[in-house]
Amino acid sequence: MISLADIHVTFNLGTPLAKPALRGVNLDIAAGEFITVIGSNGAGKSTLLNVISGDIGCDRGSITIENQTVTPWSTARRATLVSRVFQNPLAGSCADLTIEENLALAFRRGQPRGLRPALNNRLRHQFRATLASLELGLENRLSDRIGLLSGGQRQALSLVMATLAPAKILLLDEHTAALDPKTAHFIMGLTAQLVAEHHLTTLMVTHSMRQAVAVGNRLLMLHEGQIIFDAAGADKTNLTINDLLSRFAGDALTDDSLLLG
Ligand SMILES: Nc1ncnc2c1ncn2[C@@H]1O[C@H](COP(=O)(O)OP(=O)(O)OP(=O)(O)O)[C@@H](O)[C@H]1O
Repeated sequence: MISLADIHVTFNLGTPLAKPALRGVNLDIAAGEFITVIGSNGAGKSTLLNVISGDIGCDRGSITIENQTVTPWSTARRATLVSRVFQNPLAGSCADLTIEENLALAFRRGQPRGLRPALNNRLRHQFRATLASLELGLENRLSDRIGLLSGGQRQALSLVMATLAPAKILLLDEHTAALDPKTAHFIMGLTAQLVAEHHLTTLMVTHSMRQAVAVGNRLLMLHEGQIIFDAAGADKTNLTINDLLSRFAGDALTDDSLLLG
């Protein structure tokens, strides 16, 4: 489904400020896998998502998605295959547009479009039904500006928007980190539901070891731009926080940014 071969990314390449962020990453991801990605600050987690989405190019290596070499493809072209939700609930939608306008833009992601999202009654009906399933009352607020919503409501909408167009890959970059625990729990439940419903192949960056161990069917640990641990299948199912701590204490897990909870 996704194949990364010998991916190298260096920021400020060729300058005294050169900073390697990914150093020879090789990764094969099967369709339908749900991978949690952990690692200390600066390990390269966001860069990994950015090279898959095309937001950052690589200095070396190649990226294949569904047997197509997408390495030279722009982010816009990859948007037909890849969608994303960010940590900041404000990042994935446009505050000055209404809920229905944001949904219409998301619905047409990856298609050529004019300046105005095309909205019609059929789409409105579909949006209302989708939003009703969230049970947040948003189906009655289609013409409200999205900037009026709470962080949790907005993140729920970002997830819905990410799954409206027929992308195959969902990239989640600490998408529950800015939310209170109850809202984070709701958003994780919604994530699992949408991933299953749309058969998405998912990578989720998290700083929570508990979340990384509990969610998904594969766990990657990055350290200094390399994958240093990759657990799938029964190894992932049986993995505990204590296993991770005993394997990596004093090395990749000394960082306070990795939370036990
Ligand atoms: N635009 C940039 N310019 C220069 N260096 C960068 C840039 N973006 C990231 N880096 C550096 O690349 C390395 C990897 O960064 P990345 O954001 O991928 O790490 P991360 O694992 O997501 O960290 P965090 O958990 O802190 O978000 C870090 O050393 C970071 O400082």
